[in-house]
Amino acid sequence: MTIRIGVIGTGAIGADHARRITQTLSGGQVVAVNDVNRAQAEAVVARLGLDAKVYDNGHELIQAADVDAVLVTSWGPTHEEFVLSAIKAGKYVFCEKPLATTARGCLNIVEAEVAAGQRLVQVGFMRPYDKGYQLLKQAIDNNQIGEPLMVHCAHRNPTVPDSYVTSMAIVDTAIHELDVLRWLLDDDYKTVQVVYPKRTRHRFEHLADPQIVLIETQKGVRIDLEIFVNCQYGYDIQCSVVGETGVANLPEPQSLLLRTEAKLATNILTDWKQRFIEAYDIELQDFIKGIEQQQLSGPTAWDGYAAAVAADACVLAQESGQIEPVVMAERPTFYNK
Ligand SMILES: NC(=O)C1=CN([C@@H]2O[C@H](COP(=O)(O)OP(=O)(O)OC[C@H]3O[C@@H](n4cnc5c(N)ncnc54)[C@H](O)[C@@H]3O)[C@@H](O)[C@H]2O)C=CC1
Ligand SMILES: O=C1[C@@H](O)[C@H](O)[C@@H](O)[C@H](O)[C@H]1O
Repeated sequence: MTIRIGVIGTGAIGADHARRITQTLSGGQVVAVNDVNRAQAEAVVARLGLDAKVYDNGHELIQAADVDAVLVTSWGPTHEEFVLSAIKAGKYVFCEKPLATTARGCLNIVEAEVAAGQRLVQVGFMRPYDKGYQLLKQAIDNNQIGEPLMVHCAHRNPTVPDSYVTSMAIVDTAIHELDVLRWLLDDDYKTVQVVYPKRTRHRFEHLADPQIVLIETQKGVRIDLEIFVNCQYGYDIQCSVVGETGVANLPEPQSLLLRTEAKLATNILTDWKQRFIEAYDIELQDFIKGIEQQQLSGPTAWDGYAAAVAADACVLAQESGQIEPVVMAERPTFYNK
C-alpha cells in the first residue's frame, strides 16, 4: 500500500521532505503540491521528477480524493487552518513546527482531534528521533547519571535573514528545545525567564541576539538555554544534562578528526538540514508507518500545545523581563501514554 501525500508549502523544508519521501523513504508518494508561490511548487515537481498535481489552494489539496495524508510545511501562521482542515477531512497530517503560533491555536487543534476521536496529527519535532538525544534519554532513564538537576543547552545558527525578529528566537528556534527537553526529562515547565547578554555586532539592529532562556521545571530541574542565531561559525546544538552522580552530553555529529599542520581539527556543520538529516528521515518514515498501521506514535498535538504554552510564556518574559509562569490546560486522557 502506498500512502499518497500532498505537500502544502514547498520552500526549504517542504521541498526537502518531498525529496526524502521520493528518494529515501518507503511507502509514500508525493501526488499533490501547493504553494502560494505556484512557480516554486512547479519547480519542485520538475526538480524531483514528481508525478504530482499542482494545486492553487492548500484546502483544495486537502479535499482531493486521491490525497491520503498531508504535510503542512508552509509558514507558521498558516499551520493552524490547514491542520484543522485536514482533521475535518479525516486525513492524517504531519505539521512542521510550530503546530500553531499560539497556545490557543494549538488547543483548537487538540480539541478538534479529540472530537474526531482518532490521532491524526504528528508534529514535526524531529529531535526525539535523533540518535544522540536518544542516547541522552537512555542515560537518564537507566539512572546512569542519577536524578537530573540541571541542563545546559545552546542552539546556535550561523546567521538568520533580516525577516527574523526577536520573538522568533523563541517561537522558531527555542521551540525545538522546549519540545525535546520535556521529552528528555519526562517533565513539564513551571516558570521561564529571558535575559539578554551583550548583543553581537553581527546582527540586524531590530534583533536581540543572543538571548538566554532560564527555565524551571515542575520537578525543580533548572535549564539554561542559549539562543544565538548569528554566531557566524556554524550550526551548533549543545545539550548537557547534569545529574546527581554524573553528566551526560549530547554527542557531536560524526565527523573526521584530522591531525595536520600542527592542528587537531574537525568540521562543524553549518546547515540544520544536515545536522538532523537522519532524524528527519526517521520521523517521516514513522509518520508513513503510523498511517499504514492506523496508529501514529510520533510527537502529538498535545506536545505541540505544551511547547507553544512555554513559548508564549517566554515571549511574555522577553517583554516583561520577569519570571513568567507556564500554565497548561489539563491534558485530555486521549493523549495518555
Ligand atoms: N523541523 C525543523 O527543523 C524545521 C522546521 N521548519 C518549519 O517549517 C516551516 C517552513 O519553513 P521553511 O521551509 O524554512 O520556510 P520557507 O519560507 O523556505 O518555505 C515556506 C513556504 O511556504 C509557502 N507558503 C506560505 N504560506 C502559504 C500558504 N498559505 N499556502 C501555501 N504555501 C504557503 C511559501 O511560499 C514558502 O514557499 C516553518 O514553520 C518552519 O518553522 C523549518 C526549518 C527546519
Ligand atoms: O527549525 C529550524 C528553523 O526554522 C529555525 O529558524 C532554526 O533556528 C532552527 O535551528 C531550525 O531547526
